[in-house]
Amino acid sequence: MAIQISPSILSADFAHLADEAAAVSPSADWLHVDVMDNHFVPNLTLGLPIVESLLKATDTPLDCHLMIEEPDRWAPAYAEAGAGSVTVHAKAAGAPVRTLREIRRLGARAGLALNPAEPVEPYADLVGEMDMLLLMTVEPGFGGQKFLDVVLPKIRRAREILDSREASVWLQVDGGVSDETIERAAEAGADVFVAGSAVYGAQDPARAVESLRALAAGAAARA
Ligand SMILES: O=C(CO)[C@H](O)[C@H](O)COP(=O)(O)O
Repeated sequence: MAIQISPSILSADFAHLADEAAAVSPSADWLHVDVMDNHFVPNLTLGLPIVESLLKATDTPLDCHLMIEEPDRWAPAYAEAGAGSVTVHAKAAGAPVRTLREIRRLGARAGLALNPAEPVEPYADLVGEMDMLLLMTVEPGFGGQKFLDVVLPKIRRAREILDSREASVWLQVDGGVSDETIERAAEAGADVFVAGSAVYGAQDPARAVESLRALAAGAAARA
């Protein structure tokens, strides 16, 4: 299970996004882009025009996390623009299977996201439709929140479901991921880690990414 780190630009300086992308590009696998609409979550960030500009400014693939209402309507445009991965929230998607298929058809990896209180079991039969399952480890909307340990059993359960179906689906966690918490999530079975404040709050963001990767790899090997 390869460990991947996806720094979240939610904690970056929005006036210098190209530089902030470059600061992690030597070590990051992805750049996580939090699209928030002030309806699905109580925060407003950025949308398609900024994603299109970022795609021109960095070679690091973009991991677009849509925290928006009507993701069925918007997700294909992110895939079409060139995002490497597009994730929609199960709760917001009216037609998740159609939307996941459309994301794939347009050449991106398709992700499905669950909030901390949403169980994974109802989505077990959809694993063949997705490339990544994102389990939120904070309530979505803001960076810098505390990792919710209450989600750990769900990460273990998701890992069991994915392994039992021999699905090559990545298991991503997002929220409160840091040097203090990443080992717990990796031991539980996550393999893709979003980190905002732990990366962009560090003096050397690229080194912070490597530290997270080493801790997660060690924990995954011990599990
Ligand atoms: O989706 C998110 C918030 O909804 C962010 O990606 C996440 O919170 C990252 O920030 P941090 O690592 O500081 O918690």
